[in-house]
Amino acid sequence: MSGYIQEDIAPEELAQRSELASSIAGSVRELIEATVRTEVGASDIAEARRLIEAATEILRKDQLPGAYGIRFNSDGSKRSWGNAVLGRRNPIAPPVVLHHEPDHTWTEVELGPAYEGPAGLVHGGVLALILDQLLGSTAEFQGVPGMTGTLNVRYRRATPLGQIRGEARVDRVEGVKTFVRGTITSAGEVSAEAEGIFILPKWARGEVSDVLRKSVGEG
Ligand SMILES: CCCCCCCCCC(=O)SCCNC(=O)CCNC(=O)[C@H](O)C(C)(C)COP(=O)(O)OP(=O)(O)OC[C@H]1O[C@@H](n2cnc3c(N)ncnc32)[C@H](O)[C@@H]1OP(=O)(O)O
Repeated sequence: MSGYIQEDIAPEELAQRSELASSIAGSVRELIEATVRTEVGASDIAEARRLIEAATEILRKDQLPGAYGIRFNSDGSKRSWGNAVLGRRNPIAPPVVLHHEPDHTWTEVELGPAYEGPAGLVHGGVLALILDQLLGSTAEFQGVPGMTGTLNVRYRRATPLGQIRGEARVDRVEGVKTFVRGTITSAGEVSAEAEGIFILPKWARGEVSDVLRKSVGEG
């Protein structure tokens, strides 16, 4: 399937590439926040644009033909560095780092001004984005992966910009459907809760490689 790529990289080189990816994404993330908050005038904006355009030109010297996709080493480990939530190459990813415990998965994320919806509050779509990934990755880690079929989010109270905590666990499995529940907590109170149904798609059922099965959604 296109977008799932076998690409063996030796551990040392992988560590270097990973560091490079995180470092530039971090710089661009900072640029995004600085852009949202800047109050400088026209000449500073013009100068900043000139520098940004020059940086873009450098990066364009050597580009992938399209999206990053999901890449595997032969040991089965995978890289989803373009992912919109977790991707270490992707500056629009918050980025979320997931911690998998035996029975649940959690994350703590700092959501700054780039993720604003209502004044001073996190955009509801951003919370849904994080919940989708958190719940889906929880299903994957528990060995019952799938693509999001349904995601229901209940916003119980506003979530101020700042640190949030996400937590999810598998509720039950019914055939190819995995039901996962999760919450977003902010300042010690649950501000959003979600239930997702993650479905192993037809193309991944039956005689497929274990590696492919593990890559159904994203991780
Ligand atoms: C490795 C995993 C890591 C996961 C990380 C995830 C984070 C990122 C998640 C995403 O962003 S995934 C991208 C967003 N989702 C999609 O693009 C999914 C698009 N939809 C599909 O590909 C298919 O519609 C889907 C795989 C969800 C289901 O199609 P199938 O043809 O495989 O389902 P099928 O018709 O065989 O139905 C299987 C069961 O699921 C039920 N079902 C089908 N679609 C459903 C749905 N949308 N919601 C709830 N249940 C659904 C269906 O009734 C049936 O129930 P029963 O087994 O009880 O009969």
